Amino acid sequence: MRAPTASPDLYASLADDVVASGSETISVPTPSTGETMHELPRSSADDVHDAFARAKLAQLAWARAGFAERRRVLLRAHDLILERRDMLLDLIQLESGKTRGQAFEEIFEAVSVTRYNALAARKVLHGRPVRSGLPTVATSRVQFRPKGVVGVITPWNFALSLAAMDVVPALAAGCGVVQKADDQGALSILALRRAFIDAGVPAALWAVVAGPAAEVGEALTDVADYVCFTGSTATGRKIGEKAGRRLIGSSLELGGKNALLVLDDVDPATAAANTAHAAFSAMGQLCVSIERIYVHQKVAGPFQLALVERLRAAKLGSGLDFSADFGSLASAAQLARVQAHLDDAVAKGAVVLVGGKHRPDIGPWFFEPTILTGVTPDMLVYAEETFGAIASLYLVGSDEEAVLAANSSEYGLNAAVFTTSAARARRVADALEAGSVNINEGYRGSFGSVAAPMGGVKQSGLGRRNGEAGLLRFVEPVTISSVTGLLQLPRTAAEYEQKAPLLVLLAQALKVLRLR
Ligand SMILES: O=CCCCC(=O)O
Repeated sequence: MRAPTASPDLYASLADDVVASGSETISVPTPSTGETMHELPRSSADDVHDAFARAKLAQLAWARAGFAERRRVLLRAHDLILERRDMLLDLIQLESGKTRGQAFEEIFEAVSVTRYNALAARKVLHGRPVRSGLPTVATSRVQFRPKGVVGVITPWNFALSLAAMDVVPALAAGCGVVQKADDQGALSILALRRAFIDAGVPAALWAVVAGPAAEVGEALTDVADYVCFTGSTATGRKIGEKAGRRLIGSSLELGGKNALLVLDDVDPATAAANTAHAAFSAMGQLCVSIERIYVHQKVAGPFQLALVERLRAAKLGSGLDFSADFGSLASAAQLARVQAHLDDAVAKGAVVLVGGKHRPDIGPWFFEPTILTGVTPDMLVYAEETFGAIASLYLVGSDEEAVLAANSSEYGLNAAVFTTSAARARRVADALEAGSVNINEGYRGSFGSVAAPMGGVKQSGLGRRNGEAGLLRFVEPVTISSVTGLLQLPRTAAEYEQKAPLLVLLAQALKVLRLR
């Protein structure tokens, strides 16, 4: 194990960047030992309001700076993230309990998101002329005006990458940001932010606050011009309701109970290896983690054997141990939730195929990656999101049965299908009710796609991050039109008699010529 590039001095210096006028702090533990890693300043509602006022001023200048300048700054930040990757990886691992590889997924996504938005913003958001759409002569120009200062609320589980997915497109669109970081994950976000500040983003333009949702989160949603939230469906619904009352927009990425379908033509060993990653990367604490595995009975035997073998051989490791395959659960609360779901399932008759044990011998919140069989609807784990360490395996007899079972959840965030047939993959993917479907992979993040929209259907959320949709969240389209005379719509009876036949003819001609 090598010495970390992150140190208590760095933690303290990053924590100083939180907007907090008082002296109250929050003790943040590291999952590898459960001991306090650092003290995070706690913001108040007044701090949130101050941060907004300052971000608003900075945003006006940033919006005026134009696409080319913003692109230059964001591309410089891209390079700084890569230069500082060891320090960022250390912080992610120490704050979240992830392995090096899983932490790297976050860095890679953050870098890709930064490049994509820096380069795509002008193309997607530049003002452009549009035709009138009516058979009259008119010119219209659409402008995409930044919405102002965006409130971003990020969770602890994928803090750095999820911050980048909301903050960077907001900045690229000309907005400012006040971000409420979860206590656990705040240092990673502050270190990411610092790369952007050092690249030329004005410090007030992206402010970070921390503290309880009831005060800090509330204050943020009271004043933001748009809100991005990632977290539970219950909280997302409240935020969406408030945004609706205030008539501001919101994007909400919420719960999931993501299904993976293993069809009968797979190579069992490859499918098992990919399933292990899909279910237990970040110890299953990803919004996109697979929690339900539907395996065709024809391949179930060899698939289960390969999966059990793979998970039994996997090494659980703590801190900056680079050789670990899986890390720790993030907190005592996470451990309690996982243990409660497991105990409830076992008490009601579920069978532990592999795993099932808390491992305090490695660290306080370590838990073995666990596969359950015999799961029934009366168990918590059947329909509720566990968000860690447990996946349930079910046998199915056909693709259709697998699709029906997968779609039976109230959630629809992510899904996956494993098959060697491109045609079957396509057919099944088309039938799955989820915001993203991955073929022969568990979740899109593991291949770093940032140009495509990401979000949920059903109870998994509203709105999309990433891709063009991710940028368009942050602008208000404004149409400026002028009618240039000749063929205005008739206003008087006499004009109607005179112009209507010609306009009707023109409407038909536009359709025949396929002119929108
Ligand atoms: O918790 C959410 C993680 C998102 C991972 C991805 O980008 O696919």
